[in-house]
Amino acid sequence: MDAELFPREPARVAPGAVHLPDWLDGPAQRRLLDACRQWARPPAGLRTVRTPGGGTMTARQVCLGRHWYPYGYAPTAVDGDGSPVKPFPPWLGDLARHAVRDAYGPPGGGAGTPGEPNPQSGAAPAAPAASEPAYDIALINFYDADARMGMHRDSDEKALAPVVSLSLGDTCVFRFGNTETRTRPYTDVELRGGDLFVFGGPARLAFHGVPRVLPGTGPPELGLSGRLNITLRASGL
Ligand SMILES: O=C(O)CCC(=O)C(=O)O
Ligand SMILES: [Fe+2]
Repeated sequence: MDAELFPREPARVAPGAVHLPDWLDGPAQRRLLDACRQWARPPAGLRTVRTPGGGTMTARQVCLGRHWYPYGYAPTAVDGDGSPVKPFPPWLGDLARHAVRDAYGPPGGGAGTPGEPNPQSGAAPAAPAASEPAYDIALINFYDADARMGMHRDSDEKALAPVVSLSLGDTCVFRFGNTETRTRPYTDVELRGGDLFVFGGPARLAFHGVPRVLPGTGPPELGLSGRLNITLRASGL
């Protein structure tokens, strides 16, 4: 990775939307990539998503916990091979809670204002507090050099727990917009491998998308050509 002239700082992109650069260290990225490679295998493995209008999404996807299809959730890969979706492992729930604490501060307040980067980031994960959501779904998207994702809202969940987004491999332009329209105002954020982005509260239903992946920008030592994004969500079911 090139040395930075200015280190990238935690940033509040919109109220409730927090970007924490370099949140996953090298070994954590490697563990997550290894896990993604296992999850991508059949049954209920990586698939091309078809949209109701007859198009296909360019990012290929695999799900854990519940299977997302346009536009809902199912226990099996209803638009894939029909197999039961792979389970959502408890360690991903721990990772999601850790991410939310680092982004917003501990549950019940204390270290930070909701929606502001937490100055105490890096604390060890603790047992879930009663007020913390039960993360039970992961959507893993694989982007090759030409893949992108149009502006959309993550609105198929019945819970409004913050969405936790982790990136691996190539850098992308992540467009984070507003809750009203697919268009401006929005902010373009560069998400690199290892970055964390959390959007909850007033930003939970904001439109967002990935207009561009920057090929060949991932850390060579990871051995991933392309980009992986893992979003962790609470179904509310
Ligand atoms: O790839 C990303 O960073 C965004 C993915 C996303 O918005 C989604 O899976 O709903
Ligand atoms: Fe999304």
